[in-house]
Amino acid sequence: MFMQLVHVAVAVIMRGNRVLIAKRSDDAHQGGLWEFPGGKVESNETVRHALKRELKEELDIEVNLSDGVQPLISIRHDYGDKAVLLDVWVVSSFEGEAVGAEGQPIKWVEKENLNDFAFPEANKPIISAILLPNKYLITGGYETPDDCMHKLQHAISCHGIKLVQFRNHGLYASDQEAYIAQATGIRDICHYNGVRLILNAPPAILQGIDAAGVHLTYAQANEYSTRPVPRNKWLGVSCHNAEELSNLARLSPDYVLLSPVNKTATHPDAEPMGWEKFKALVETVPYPVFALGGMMDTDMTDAINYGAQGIAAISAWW
Ligand SMILES: Nc1nc2c([nH]c(=O)n2[C@H]2C[C@H](O)[C@@H](COP(=O)(O)OP(=O)(O)OP(=O)(O)O)O2)c(=O)[nH]1
Ligand SMILES: [Mg+2]
Repeated sequence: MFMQLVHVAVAVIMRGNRVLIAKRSDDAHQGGLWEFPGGKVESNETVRHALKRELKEELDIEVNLSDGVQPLISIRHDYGDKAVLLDVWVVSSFEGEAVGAEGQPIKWVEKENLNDFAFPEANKPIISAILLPNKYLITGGYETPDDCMHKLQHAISCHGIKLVQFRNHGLYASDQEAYIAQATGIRDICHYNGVRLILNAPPAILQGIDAAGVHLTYAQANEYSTRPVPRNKWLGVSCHNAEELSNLARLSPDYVLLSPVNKTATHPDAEPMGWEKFKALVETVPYPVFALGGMMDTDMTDAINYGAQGIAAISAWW
């Protein structure tokens, strides 16, 4: 049966490290669960205007649309009784003090604690998107382990990196002990700097090193029939096209890297997809997607506006 997709404007209202959540009334769709405030986009308005209207109605705050609002993620989800398109925005500038204007309970919660609350099923990737930064450094070449540490420390200090993927397939394949020793040193630097470390290695590596998660190539990921890492660890996968993106659904990855968006020195023969194609692909999946391939800091605004979580890069910061 054809079910109409209900377009919903959703606000992740941020104040420092805290996010505003509200409780849905028991008799509403997905009732009794916590939500990010928002509501249905009406036929005569844009999604941004719906956001502004809903936040006035539900919280009595006045959102500044000119510079206080930025796209975060959009998610299509079919609940069986209702299909929704959640169009989620980060709201960082507004006037007034938020209250539960419709009598609903509201709460400001530390973003790291969001997983302690019961949200509708469609909200899982919204929480991942809130917890992920918009810059994702992938480590590049280096001469010695010390050189690697220096490059990493420099990237963290000078470019504000909060998420790092340690990638050295050659070392992992040839000498696992050396890989673990080096990854452990990197983990310590990351830990000290409040940076999340993802290892580009098989999931079993997490038994030896307490990293935040693993990143797999599409081919590696495709070997698994179910999610190969526990829910409290991050799982990322590299993808290049629509087929790969849709095949991954069974693994519920926490994010994906989609490439190449632009021309890149590391894969000079790969045909770049460009931003329009990137956006069309991102719209098909319910996970945060980082743009990869020739990305520089100056690409960040495009990335966000074309639906990305942010940009992933080696040479921009390494
Ligand atoms: N606002 C909001 N809606 C969500 C979230 N997650 C989620 O699945 N939804 C679903 C539940 C509903 O089916 C739909 C939002 O509808 P709504 O009930 O908030 O719409 P509304 O504010 O316009 O309410 P109403 O006028 O129909 O009472 O989206 C979320 O985090 N925030
Ligand atoms: Mg609502």
